[in-house]
Amino acid sequence: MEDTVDHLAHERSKAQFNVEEMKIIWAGSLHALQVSDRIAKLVASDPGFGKENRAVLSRKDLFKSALKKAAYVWKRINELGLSEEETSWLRFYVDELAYDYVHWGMFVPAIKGSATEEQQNKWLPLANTMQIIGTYAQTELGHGSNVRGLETTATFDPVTDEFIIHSPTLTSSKWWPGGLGKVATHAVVYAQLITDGKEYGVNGFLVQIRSLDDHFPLPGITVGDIGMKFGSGAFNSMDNGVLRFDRVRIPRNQMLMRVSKVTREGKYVESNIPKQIIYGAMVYVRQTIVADASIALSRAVCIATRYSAVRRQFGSPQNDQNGNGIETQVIDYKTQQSRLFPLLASAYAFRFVGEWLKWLYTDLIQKLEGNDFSTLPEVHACTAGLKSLTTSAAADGIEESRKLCGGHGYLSSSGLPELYATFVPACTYEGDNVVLLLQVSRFLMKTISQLQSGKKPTGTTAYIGHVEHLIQCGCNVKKAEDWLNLCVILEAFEARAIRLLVACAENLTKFANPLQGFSELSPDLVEAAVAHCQVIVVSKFIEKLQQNIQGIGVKQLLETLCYIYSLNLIHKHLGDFLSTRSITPKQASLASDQLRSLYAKVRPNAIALVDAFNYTDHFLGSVLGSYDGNVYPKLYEEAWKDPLNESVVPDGYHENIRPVLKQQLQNARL
Ligand SMILES: CCCCCCCC/C=C\C/C=C/C(=O)SCCNC(=O)CCNC(=O)[C@H](O)C(C)(C)COP(=O)(O)OP(=O)(O)OC[C@H]1O[C@@H](n2cnc3c(N)ncnc32)[C@H](O)[C@@H]1OP(=O)(O)O
Ligand SMILES: Cc1cc2nc3c(=O)[nH]c(=O)nc-3n(C[C@H](O)[C@H](O)[C@H](O)COP(=O)(O)OP(=O)(O)OC[C@H]3O[C@@H](n4cnc5c(N)ncnc54)[C@H](O)[C@@H]3O)c2cc1C
Repeated sequence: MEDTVDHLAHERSKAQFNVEEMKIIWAGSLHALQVSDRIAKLVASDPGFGKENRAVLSRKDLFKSALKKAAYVWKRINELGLSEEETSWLRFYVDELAYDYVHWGMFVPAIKGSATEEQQNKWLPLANTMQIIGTYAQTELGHGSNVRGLETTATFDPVTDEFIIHSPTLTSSKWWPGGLGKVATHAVVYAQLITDGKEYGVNGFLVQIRSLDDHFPLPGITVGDIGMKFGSGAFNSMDNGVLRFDRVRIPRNQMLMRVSKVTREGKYVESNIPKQIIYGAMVYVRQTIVADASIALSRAVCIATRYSAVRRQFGSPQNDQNGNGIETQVIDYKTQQSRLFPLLASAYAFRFVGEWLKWLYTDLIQKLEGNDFSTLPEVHACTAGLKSLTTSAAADGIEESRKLCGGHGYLSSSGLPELYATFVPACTYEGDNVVLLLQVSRFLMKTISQLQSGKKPTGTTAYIGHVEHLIQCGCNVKKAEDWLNLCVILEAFEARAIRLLVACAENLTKFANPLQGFSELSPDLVEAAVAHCQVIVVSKFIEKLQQNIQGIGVKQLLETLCYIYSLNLIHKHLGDFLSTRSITPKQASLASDQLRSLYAKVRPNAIALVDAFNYTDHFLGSVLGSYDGNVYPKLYEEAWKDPLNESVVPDGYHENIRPVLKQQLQNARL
């Protein structure tokens, strides 16, 4: 019989804040909460979206199942007449990686960002109705980070008014694009433009790769899947692919020509739009990945928190209502709290900075429409830096959550191995995290060098304008409670960032060759870029707290989480804070004292804080993290579902177990 008891009810009753109001804060608005909640329930109750056996499927079956689900998603979207907003929630809750992610997430944005209006009018209706399925073919076997180094060529032929797309070497084979291996009919292909015998750098070209009649590759095209990837399930449901061109011809008007164009005569014409707009799809996706990071981390933290409240180990002074000694909930161990609660705080911090980044990106798009490109460098730096910071922290946080769940965290049914395997490549795709931080540091060094010419930094770099104050200021914390001051915290972060940045800038001047200096100092530059990104996250958390926050106890809890996020970072990067003299060793020790008090404030609210994510059991996909906390029967039941348990005596017994046992018996007799 099904157990209907809520094993976490006692924990829920301890909450000191209004969970329903916190759900609204997490979702972004009451409207977002209502829509997402409705769609989450719709997905959870539809057997067509079940995801029980993913981990035990073979690659072929997993891929087939993902295809089936993607087709079912499309069918339901059309049957239910879902709006764009509802559609994106549906894809989100279905939670299965397939070609449609790259079609909607990159192919369509690349056309929107880099195609002319005329080209958009032709291609977007086809893509929006999925009459064509597209991928984003940029990375090659030999080059991913170095986009300028791509080898694929697009040579204009004025005789036929066509481009010839060609892969001149093995290393020029396109490698990795999602959905390319077996599904995509079209691709935005990034290639070196050559016209009139001259090279004009990387541009995007819309290329059909498979027949719309029989799905066979078109002449001159070699295409396939690149093979199994890390972990079971995860990205193996996606057909990341390889693609080679043998002088494939496409019409001239399939070069994406918003930024620059090639005329009928073969003349290359630049517009006043910055060339970097060609990389616009990457900026768009990096911004969405910050939101993905908060989701992935919050899922892991939800599982680890609920399980930590259910799991008991070792003796305890407490007795239950019958007077029997009960063991300690592992969430009450201070070490568990000091590992878990900073992750909980980070999930909230990343949610808020992701929300702000979405606003920054929307603002950029509006400005671009009016030919205002002024914020592009800052948006590039923010999306690159925050994508790097949040994905690295979330990937580490998921793995830490697995360890927080002890042995059971390693079971597939905990949901954590697949979550990790799915999320960890986010540290690499859309730009390797170190390469992206180097981009941020380049932007920051430029900002610092422009101070001398009187250029005032704005936006996220405004604090760099206060360099004189921040270089000299001292932290005033004298007792642990003094750390409960958001201005004090922000100033400590800004002082540490600017001191690291100025040290880098000064050291760079010691090199005659700036490129060599940048290369030699790159580890320091990366550290300074991280410090700057942390200033952004902390300051956006603080800005969130200054908004009108409703509900009993909600603001207080968010403040507590903001302090935990910040003070834990000070603890983690103590070397930086001390070596830059942003704080003293005594203040560092007071920060640790304060952290302990803050963990005690979170403890009674921990379960309610993860309930506020409003995740269904279907979405979480974890027997350790289920809402009712009924962990053990679920674990037991899941084990028996494993294909190995379908027979009592395993296949292979007669061939490979019995002879071994027999052999030992014979040896014993000898
Ligand atoms: C649970 C999770 C579920 C998620 C499911 C997701 C499913 C889909 C999964 C994956 C999809 C993945 C897709 C991809 O990975 S697509 C490929 C992405 N590739 C990259 O990101 C490559 C990284 N490399 C680069 O971006 C660049 O080449 C570079 C920035 C590292 C280049 O460096 P460099 O050659 O030194 O610079 P440039 O000369 O090219 O740039 C000069 C100038 O331009 C500025 N700039 C660079 N990039 C941009 C940009 N994107 N936007 C705006 N400006 C840019 C740069 O800062 C320089 O400026 P300057 O100093 O002022 O001159
Ligand atoms: C799951 C997944 C999905 C993907 N999907 C797509 C897709 O749909 N379309 C697409 O086009 N691509 C896709 N990619 C490719 C992805 O964008 C690239 O793998 C990524 O940009 C990193 O490039 P790389 O592989 O060349 O790494 P490399 O640049 O070779 O990195 C290797 C190492 O070198 C270091 N390094 C490189 N350059 C520098 C430098 N200048 N300074 C210091 N260190 C450096 C890196 O930090 C890293 O440690 C996908 C990748 C993955 C894993």
